[in-house]
Amino acid sequence: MKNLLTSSQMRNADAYTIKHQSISSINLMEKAAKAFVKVFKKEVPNKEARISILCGQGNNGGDGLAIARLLYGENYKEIAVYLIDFSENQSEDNKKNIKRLLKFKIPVVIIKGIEELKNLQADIIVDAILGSGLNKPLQGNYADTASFVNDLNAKVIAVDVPTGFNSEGGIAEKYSGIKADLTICFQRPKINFFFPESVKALSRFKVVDIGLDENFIENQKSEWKLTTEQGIKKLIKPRKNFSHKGTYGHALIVAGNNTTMGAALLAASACIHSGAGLTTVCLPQSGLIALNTSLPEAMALPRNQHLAMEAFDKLSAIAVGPGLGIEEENEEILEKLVNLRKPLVLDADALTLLSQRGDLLYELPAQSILTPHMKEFDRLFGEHKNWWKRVETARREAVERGLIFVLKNQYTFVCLPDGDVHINSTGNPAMASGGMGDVLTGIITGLMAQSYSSADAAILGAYLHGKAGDELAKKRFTVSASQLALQIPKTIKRIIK
Ligand SMILES: NC(=O)C1=CN([C@@H]2O[C@H](COP(=O)(O)OP(=O)(O)OC[C@H]3O[C@@H](n4cnc5c(N)ncnc54)[C@H](OP(=O)(O)O)[C@@H]3O)[C@@H](O)[C@H]2O)[C@@H](O)CC1
Ligand SMILES: Nc1ncnc2c1ncn2[C@@H]1O[C@H](COP(=O)(O)OP(=O)(O)O)[C@@H](O)[C@H]1O
Repeated sequence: MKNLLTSSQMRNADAYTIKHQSISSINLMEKAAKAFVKVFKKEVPNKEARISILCGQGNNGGDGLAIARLLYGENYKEIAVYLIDFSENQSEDNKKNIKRLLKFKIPVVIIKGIEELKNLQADIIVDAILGSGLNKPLQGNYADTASFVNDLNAKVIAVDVPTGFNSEGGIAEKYSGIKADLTICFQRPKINFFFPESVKALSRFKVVDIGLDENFIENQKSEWKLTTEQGIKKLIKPRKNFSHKGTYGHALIVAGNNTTMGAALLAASACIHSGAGLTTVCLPQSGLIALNTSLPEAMALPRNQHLAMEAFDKLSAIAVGPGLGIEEENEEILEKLVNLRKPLVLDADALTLLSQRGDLLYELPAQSILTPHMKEFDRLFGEHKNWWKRVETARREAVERGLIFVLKNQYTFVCLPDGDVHINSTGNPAMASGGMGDVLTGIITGLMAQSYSSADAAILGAYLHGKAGDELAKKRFTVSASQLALQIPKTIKRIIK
């Protein structure tokens, strides 16, 4: 897993690297510019493209100036540099890079006011006006420049972060900065890139290594962790010699209703395919034929009010919710499950029932995992103005109540009782179809049955779910939930190879 740092922590990482790796700040800037250019060349192979590089007066602008010189060296023919000269302050490395640039035959235009940009014509804009040094919302000339750039019919590639975009903290409802098609950012993605509101400022990002001290970065205190495949590989437990079905636990999935039986089947399939030794599905009588026909590996427990909960004590993992229905009898079952005092996996209708039963919500056994999407989460804890606030609530509730929240989205946030937020970056829009969440619940339950801790099951489950979807999406326009469940064993096998 990788630590994600705030801008000020990243500045400390810059300073630490400069001090301890005997590299000057100007050379670090050169390294950053080279790393940018390497990606840029692949993105813009056309050497005739008209490239306008807009440089501010800080270090972000310094990067832009170095990038202009390096692109010139790479034989890009139509480069123009615009010095966005709206402020009194200029960084030392910015000054040095202007001196270096002026030795080359690259047109440089000094911009004192927005009207001086009027003649700019470009296919590509490199945005190096303001980077992670942003300390207030854009106003005046800066905001006007951003809106001018956004109105151009050009592809915008931002250096490190689009001008005007906060690297962390809530994203302003009205964004006044530059909208970049691509952001090439240094060493680590910005925390805010993973929040859905970032679409106002960037379509996609690529992270390049610029040689900052990794030990220093990983030793910083940060609650934000990015799940990596290397980290996931370490979590996966191998199947043991002489093992048998009893070794891998017994999972129970309480799910399904007359019109939503598929949810139970999907969750059960995912549970079986993620490796649970035994899977029992507690579903209405009307679902038995479907279960026995489609999943002969699963066992069935017909659901009624007289369920004998004593037998549940021996189970290694229990999930409740997919397609369950919110009738009174299901509320009663949920209450009985909560009273077992064993960690549960709670999804879908179980979450809706909890939103009507605040008393039960606050009685959930510690280490239980809740897997809400945005609406389910807000039903539980009230409307949130933005995702930053939503994740803050999830984090607070996780810490206060010892619970785990898997807050689902394109990037899923896994909030743990120790206050850490693990961001999952696998998954893709081909997966945006009904039943996907049921499959995630099945995977997490299957992992818990195999005695993964709740935290590991949530982090690993979210990763495998998205990764299986990514693998399938390489050859498919859309990925269905049933296909995804079947892909899980292949994904795990490939990861541990
Ligand atoms: N350090 C290193 O070695 C490396 C750093 N790298 C690069 O440095 C970038 C960070 O550079 P940076 O810290 O100089 O800040 P930058 O974003 O250029 O801003 C400059 C100044 O702008 C001002 N300002 C802020 N907000 C404003 C606003 N809304 N409207 C108007 N003005 C505003 C503010 O000045 P102030 O207003 O405080 O006087 C601020 O100080 C980073 O993103 C990466 O590209 C890489 O080269 C790798 C090595
Ligand atoms: N565009 C996307 N990118 C990544 N993951 C996605 C995307 N769309 C959906 N998913 C994943 O699919 C799941 C959908 O869950 P949910 O909304 O509960 O579905 P359902 O209720 O139909 O089962 C989540 O885990 C989510 O992360």
